[in-house]
Amino acid sequence: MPNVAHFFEGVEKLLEICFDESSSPNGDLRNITRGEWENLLCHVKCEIISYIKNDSIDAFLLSESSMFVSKRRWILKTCGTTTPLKCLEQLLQLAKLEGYHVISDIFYSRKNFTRPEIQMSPHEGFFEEVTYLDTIFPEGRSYCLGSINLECWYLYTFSKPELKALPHLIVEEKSTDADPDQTIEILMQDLDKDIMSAFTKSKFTTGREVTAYSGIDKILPEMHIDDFLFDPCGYSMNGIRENGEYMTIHITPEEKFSYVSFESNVALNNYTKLISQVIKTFKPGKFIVTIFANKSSLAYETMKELEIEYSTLSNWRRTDMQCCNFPSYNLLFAQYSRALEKVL
Ligand SMILES: C[S@+](CC[C@H](N)C(=O)[O-])C[C@H]1O[C@@H](n2cnc3c(N)ncnc32)[C@H](O)[C@@H]1O
Repeated sequence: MPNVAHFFEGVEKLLEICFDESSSPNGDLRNITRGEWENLLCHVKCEIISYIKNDSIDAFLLSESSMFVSKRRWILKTCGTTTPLKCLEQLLQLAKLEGYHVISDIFYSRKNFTRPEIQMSPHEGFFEEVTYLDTIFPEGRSYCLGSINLECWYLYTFSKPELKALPHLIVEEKSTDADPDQTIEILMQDLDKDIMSAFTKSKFTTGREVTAYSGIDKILPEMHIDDFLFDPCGYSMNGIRENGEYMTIHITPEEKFSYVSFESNVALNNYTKLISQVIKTFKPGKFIVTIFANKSSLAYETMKELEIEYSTLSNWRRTDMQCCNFPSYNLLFAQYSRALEKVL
């Protein structure tokens, strides 16, 4: 048997679709049954391992990351060699049965993979992903932020408000009084060895124990948490609040390819403290921050000027920062790496 070195691609593919009001009075994506989600996730090559819900949002923990479902919004975040774009047609059909014929926003994003050559079609490269998405949404736009030849972050989104997709799917401009919406992601690599060693079965038995030990439960208080510790290592958690806010953290602790992702839609007018707390909890060697905010969100006006500062400012070097204006969203992208220690 060839000695193939163990590797897991922690970097996730993140797909988010928001629909306009349903044409059916009882239309709600949460009416989609567990069986229907399981069938859909077969196309992605992952399974549901756990589930929590409240009046605003359903949160599924998956064998490869997470899925969140609220009335009009669906979020799928999957890592490894999963194929999330392959479930799109089925998702749109299920949504249509709930009266969702009009898409208001679509985002597909991911960081560059550590090992792109192990991905499966249509994820063998961003160009292939865009070509696949274009067959469903012919006028979507694709972007690459950061450095194309080093670390970067890819995004596919609609930028034209009056865009038409499949004949029965219309993408319309979001009115300025749309619900506030914002998403922050922090994607971390080269993490502290000692901190990562906690996310193993040799140290803890359950997700609950390591959630408390690591301080994950302190990052955003009053979250109802669903957590899972993989065997022999690896960790995933979803947290939800009654108002529809969520957080999700996924951890690949293996030293050679350690990766941690944090994502939340929590409404804040400044994310500096939250970013600092996440960074202190996991101690990465480098990380990327992305913040999306629509015109109604608290973050919209302030994020362009956002200068991310830390008490240990001198330890971080910002290698990139870009801001983009889309028709209904602002996007901030920033990349940091640990600066070399100063010899005094
Ligand atoms: C699903 S978790 C979290 C992935 C996430 N995208 C991240 O941020 O790293 C992946 C970690 O769990 C480990 N793992 C153990 N069993 C697994 C399984 N059955 N499926 C997926 N990952 C598993 C992997 O080696 C890896 O360390």
